[in-house]
Amino acid sequence: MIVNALELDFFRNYTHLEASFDPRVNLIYGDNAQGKTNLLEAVAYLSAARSHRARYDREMIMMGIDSAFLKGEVASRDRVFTLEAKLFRGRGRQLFSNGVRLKTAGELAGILTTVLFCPEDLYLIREGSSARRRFLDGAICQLRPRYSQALAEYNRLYDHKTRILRDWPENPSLLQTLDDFNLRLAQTGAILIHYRAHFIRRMEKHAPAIHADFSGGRERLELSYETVSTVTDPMAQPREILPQLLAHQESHRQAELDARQCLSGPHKDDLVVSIGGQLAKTYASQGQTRTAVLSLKLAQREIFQEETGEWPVLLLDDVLSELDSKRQAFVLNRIRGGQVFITCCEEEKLEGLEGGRVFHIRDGSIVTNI
Ligand SMILES: Nc1ncnc2c1ncn2[C@@H]1O[C@H](COP(=O)(O)OP(=O)(O)OP(=O)(O)O)[C@@H](O)[C@H]1O
Repeated sequence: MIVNALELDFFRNYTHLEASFDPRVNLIYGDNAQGKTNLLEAVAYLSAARSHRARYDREMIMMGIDSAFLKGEVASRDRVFTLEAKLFRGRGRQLFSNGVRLKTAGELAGILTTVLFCPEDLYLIREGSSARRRFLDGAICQLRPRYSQALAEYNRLYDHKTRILRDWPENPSLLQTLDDFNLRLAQTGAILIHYRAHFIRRMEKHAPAIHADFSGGRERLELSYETVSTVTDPMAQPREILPQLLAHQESHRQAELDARQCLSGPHKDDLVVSIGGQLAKTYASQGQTRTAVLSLKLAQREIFQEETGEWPVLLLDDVLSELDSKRQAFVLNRIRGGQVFITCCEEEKLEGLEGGRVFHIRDGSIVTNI
C-alpha cells in the first residue's frame, strides 16, 4: 500500500496542502507545532476514519472554519483508489472511495492499512497491561474479523457482568443471570485467548529478529503471553480452553461477589516484554523502550504483509529522539519493504538519510520538498 498523494483543505493548521510522496521513505521535518503530526494524522484518518488523538472529528477542522476536506490517492491491491473524507462541524462526516459514498467506515478496511508509532506508544512498555492489550487487540482486529466480533461481544458481556457484580447487594435477583453471563463470557473469552496466543507466537518469530538488528545485535527481546492461570495451553482450540475458564470463574466466584468486580477472564491478559531476560517495563532505558515498541510495530507490519501480501503504510511520529545514531540509521534506511513516513525536529537527522524524500514543514505548509 502506497500513499501517492495527499490533498488537505482546512485540516488542522493546513489551509491547503498538496503533496506527493516517495513510495519508500518520506522524512517530514520542522520545528515544534508546525504540522508534522497533523500530516500523519491525515494519512491515518484516510485509512480508518479514526484519529489517534482526536476524540471528535470537529477537532480536526481548522479553527473558525466549518468543514475540512482530505483526499488521498492510494495504490493498493494492484489498483489506485481515491479516498476522500469531508468533515463538518455539527453533522456527520462523509467518506468516499473512488467517488462512491461509503455507508460505514468499515468499508475502508483493506484499502489503506497503517501502522502508527506515536510518542504515547511508549506506554506500551512502561505502563500497565491495558496498553499492551489494546495493541494486541488492534493488531489482531486488522487481520481477523472474527476476532473483532468476539472482542466487541466480550466487552459488552463484561460491562453487563460488571454492573451485576456492582449492584447485586442492593438487588440480589440480579444474581440469577450471573451463570448465564459467566458461560457466555467464557465462550467468547476462549476465542480471544486462542487468537491472542497465535498472534503472539507469530510476533515471537518477527519482533526479536527486528530488535536484534535494530540494536546492532546487542539486545535480545523476548515476548510471552500471560493469561488466565488455569489455561494450560492458550494455543489450544477455544472448546478446550472453555472448561478451564469456567473452572477459574468458579474458583473466583465468592471473591468476585465480595469485591463486586469481575476478577476472572482475559480482560486481565498481558503481553510480557523482556530485554536480555529483564522485564522491559521495569528496567528498559528510554532508547531500549523506543526500540522495543518500534520492533513490536514493525513485527505487526510484517505479519500483516505475510497474511495479505501488502505492506501497511508505516507512520512514525517523533521516533528518532532518544535513539543513538546507529538506531536512527536503522529507522531511516533499514526498515524493509513498504512506505514509511517519519517526522522529526532536528535538521541534522537528514544527514543519515540515504534515499527517499524530505519535506520541510512550516506553519501548515511545505516550504521545501527535496
Ligand atoms: N483544529 C485546528 N485548527 C488550527 N490549528 C490547529 C488545529 N489543531 C491543531 N492545530 C495546530 O496545529 C499545530 C501543529 O500541530 P502538530 O501536532 O502537527 O505539530 P508538530 O509539527 O508535530 O509539532 P511537535 O514537533 O511539537 O510534535 C499546533 O500549533 C496546533 O495548535
